[in-house]
Amino acid sequence: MRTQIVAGNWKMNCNLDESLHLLNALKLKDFTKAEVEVVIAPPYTNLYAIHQNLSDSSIKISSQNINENEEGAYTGEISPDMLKSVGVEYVIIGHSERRAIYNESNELLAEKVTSALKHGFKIMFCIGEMLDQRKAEKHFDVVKKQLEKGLFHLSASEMKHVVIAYEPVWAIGTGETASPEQAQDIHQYIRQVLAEKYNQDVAEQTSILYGGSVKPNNAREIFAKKDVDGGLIGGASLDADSFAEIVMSF
Ligand SMILES: O=C[C@H](O)COP(=O)(O)O
Repeated sequence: MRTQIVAGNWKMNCNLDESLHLLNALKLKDFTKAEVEVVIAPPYTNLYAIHQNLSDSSIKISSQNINENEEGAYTGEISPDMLKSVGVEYVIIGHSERRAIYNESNELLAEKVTSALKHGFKIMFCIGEMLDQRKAEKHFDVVKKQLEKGLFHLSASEMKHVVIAYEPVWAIGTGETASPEQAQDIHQYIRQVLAEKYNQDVAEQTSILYGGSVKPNNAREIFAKKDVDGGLIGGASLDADSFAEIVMSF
């Protein structure tokens, strides 16, 4: 059985006080019924305090990015070891905002994946097409290429540490969501590509999350699809009630 995951990507939102306030509100929620792994990805500056304040909560912590190097003269960057030292368990790699705004290439992302694995992180690897690519019906090719270039240097056993997040760029922060059928189609395709590259076990065991304007009013329908194993939530993860409602949509 695949792990079902709902992850909240706080992006560049929430200062320290706001982060702790949001965490405290989340800690009051009872996620135990949902049988879902709940992950939050606060900004770097708040990771340590969040970890210190998790107490006995089952919520797991992710970073939103990672640097591929060990240490040294990389001004402004955060190393894998630094993330480990503040209790980070997951790392998000290849978010479309990193790809588009910071020009992170498939090749760089592949290096980040290798480095993250070496340091024992679980990886949420993001893929997804732009609107023009979807209109040109190239979305299947686009995600396949992103997988091949960014992830498929891993062995089948290394894939156990990877979660894939499919996020159509045209649905991120736009209020426009892929229909549950569109999400199912491409998730099924991603699983097929995993089976072709690795084997049926890897395909069946890899969790594939959907991201892009998931809200309390559409989560249930999307999560009900066979190949959708959870969500990577942006805007709605900044409100504890909305995020909890999404988690409980399973
Ligand atoms: O990482 C999360 C995704 O970018 C989705 O963001 P959103 O829920 O605000 O559309």
